[in-house]
Amino acid sequence: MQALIFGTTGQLALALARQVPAGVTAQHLSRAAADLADPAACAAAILAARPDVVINAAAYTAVDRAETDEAMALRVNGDSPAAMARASADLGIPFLHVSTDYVFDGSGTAPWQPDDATGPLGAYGRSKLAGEAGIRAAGGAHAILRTSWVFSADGANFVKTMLRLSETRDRLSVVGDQTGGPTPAAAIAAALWRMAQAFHAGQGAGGGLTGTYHFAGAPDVSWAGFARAIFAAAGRDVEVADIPTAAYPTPAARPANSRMDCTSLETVFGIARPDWRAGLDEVLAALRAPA
Ligand SMILES: NC(=O)C1=CN([C@@H]2O[C@H](COP(=O)(O)OP(=O)(O)OC[C@H]3O[C@@H](n4cnc5c(N)ncnc54)[C@H](OP(=O)(O)O)[C@@H]3O)[C@@H](O)[C@H]2O)C=CC1
Ligand SMILES: Cc1cn([C@H]2C[C@H](O)[C@@H](COP(=O)(O)OP(=O)(O)O[C@H]3O[C@@H](C)C(=O)[C@@H](O)[C@H]3O)O2)c(=O)[nH]c1=O
Ligand SMILES: [Mg+2]
Repeated sequence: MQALIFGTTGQLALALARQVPAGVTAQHLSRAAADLADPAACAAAILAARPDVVINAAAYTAVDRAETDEAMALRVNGDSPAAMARASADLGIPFLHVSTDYVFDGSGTAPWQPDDATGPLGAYGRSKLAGEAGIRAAGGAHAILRTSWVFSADGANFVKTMLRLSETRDRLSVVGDQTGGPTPAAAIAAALWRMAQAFHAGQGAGGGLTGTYHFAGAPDVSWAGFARAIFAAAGRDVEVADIPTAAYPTPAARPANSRMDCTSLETVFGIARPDWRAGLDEVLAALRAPA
């Protein structure tokens, strides 16, 4: 199986590269090779490579910056994934894509189901939702995997932000009224490889695998609770005070309820929610290891 992957430097792209399964060849496209600001270039890259499966691990992920850069976020997260999905459909190959809890409005406390009504609170969420719609409209075999609160030893994420702040602070205020599932990038990569192989094995014939799925680490926790777990696991003596969202103003509003029901991914692909506490220990160990 030949996989074409958009993204080289991001958390998920790096995790995918580290876990290429036996019997799979993976070609990664950098921003220089295929800029997601250019949908036609992304489609052309797929048509030229003629892979067996496409995985999109690239995205505009700067949630607050997107508020004042929405046109670019829409091109990268909306138009390009749609163009990739159309090119994949033309080739008759599956397109695997990653979306976000930020497509939901965060109301209530029940875990979101994949077919629940969406209602993004900000530009990033709107741009990711546009990508989802464009992929479905392309009409080909696809999976949209919504995940949340991704962390790894690479790049920028909440775990690394907390560890950095702990260098200079012994007390932090963190929002305690936004709840979701922190998800290790390595677990998302493992899930995507398994899904790619299931599609390639023809289990998707007749459209049986195509759809929108949720995948988030368990147990659900607030950002403040996650911060406390990070400091406990890292052995840092930082006191975390729970604050309401209103006390931590940001350009983009974030959902209060990001809980996601991940049942259908387990039913269809046999992939269960990973325990983020184990993933956190692995990431902290990787950060401690000499480079
Ligand atoms: N991070 C998170 O907390 C969450 C992420 N997601 C989704 O998961 C997926 C993977 O995210 P993650 O790995 O964390 O993201 P990162 O922010 O770690 O990486 C983003 C990647 O996208 C690439 N990229 C950005 N803009 C462009 C562009 N114009 N052209 C080509 N490449 C571009 C970056 O490349 P470069 O290095 O060149 O900038 C980088 O490789 C995304 O779809 C994201 O929306 C979903 C939920 C939570
Ligand atoms: C640094 C910091 C953040 N916060 C809050 C702000 C916010 O509500 C929450 C998380 O902040 P961050 O900016 O790290 O998280 P954010 O960039 O919003 O993370 C999101 O990224 C996108 C790409 C997604 O798809 C989402 O699933 C989610 O992971 O923590 C504090 O309360 N105190 C702090 O000291
Ligand atoms: Mg951020």
